[in-house]
Amino acid sequence: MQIKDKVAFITGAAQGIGKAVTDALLQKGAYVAVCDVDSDTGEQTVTEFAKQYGDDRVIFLHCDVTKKDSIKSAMQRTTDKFGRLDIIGNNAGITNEKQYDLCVDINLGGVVRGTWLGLDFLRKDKGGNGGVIINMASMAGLMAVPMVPTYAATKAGVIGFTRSWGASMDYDQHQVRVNCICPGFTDTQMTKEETVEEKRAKGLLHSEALVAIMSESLKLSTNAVADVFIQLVEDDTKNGAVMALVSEQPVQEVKFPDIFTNVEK
Ligand SMILES: NC(=O)C1=CN([C@@H]2O[C@H](COP(=O)(O)OP(=O)(O)OC[C@H]3O[C@@H](n4cnc5c(N)ncnc54)[C@H](O)[C@@H]3O)[C@@H](O)[C@H]2O)C=CC1
Ligand SMILES: CCCCCC(=O)/C=C/[C@H]1C=CC(=O)[C@@H]1CCCCCCC(=O)O
Repeated sequence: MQIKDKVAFITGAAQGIGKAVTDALLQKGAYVAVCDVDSDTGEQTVTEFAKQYGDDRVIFLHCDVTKKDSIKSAMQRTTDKFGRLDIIGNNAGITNEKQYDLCVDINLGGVVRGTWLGLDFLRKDKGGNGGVIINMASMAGLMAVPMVPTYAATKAGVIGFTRSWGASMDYDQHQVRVNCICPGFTDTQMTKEETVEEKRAKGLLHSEALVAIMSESLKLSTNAVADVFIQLVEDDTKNGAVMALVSEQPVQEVKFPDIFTNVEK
């Protein structure tokens, strides 16, 4: 898909990876709705981008991905404002092993809701233009991560959900591609040493070792993750793709074994 003049809806876009994705889309000439529960930071981000790209290009919308009505009304306001919707980035996410139900509700529930509700706006067979949905998973969804088991499970869920949509038998009717990204540690608020230490002290993370591991890790830049997002929007051959990227290595599409090919019929 050519990004110029297309309309994007990005959750968790007030800061971090979502903010970098917004910047990359604006650079390519898109219109973007910056959606987040954090209105103060979200408004600041939009003011910053409006100065750079024009105030007709970007809006802030308060949106809580744990609530269907909130997502639906933010999507409606996006199409009312910009006249169409083409790209959805289900990016909002948290780490919180103490409130494991909230972690599931945001990280997996938010992606599931954002995809189903987004499809109603994008589907070609329901008056949309077709489009692309990109879900933010994590390397934690591809590995065993004993320090954050709930977080890892939510991200594995995002991968399964994305791959299943990518295998949709109705693609010709809806024409919506669904892909996901699995970044390793990325330089955002989520992986700041103070944030992680603070969370560990409150019992929100499962292990003390995490602080040490994260402070020693080489982190990806948010721009590196945003580049993969742009690649997935632009490359019309990608559907159900799971893109893994870790610091200092080229991005790789993860290939999964087809266990059924080895089963004796
Ligand atoms: N930072 C990292 O190392 C990695 C992050 N990720 C994933 O990338 C995504 C973005 O993470 P970061 O930018 O690092 O985090 P961040 O903490 O900097 O940003 C997350 C944003 O999500 C928003 N948010 C939280 N709950 C929300 C809700 N209910 N509704 C709407 N917005 C909500 C926050 O207000 C915040 O602006 C998350 O899904 C995260 O799991 C994946 C791999 C690595
Ligand atoms: C190795 C998994 C990479 C995870 C990338 C990611 O999503 C990071 C998120 C972290 C931010 C705060 C956390 O609690 C998150 C998960 C940390 C996973 C730690 C794994 C350490 C290891 O086993 O090497």
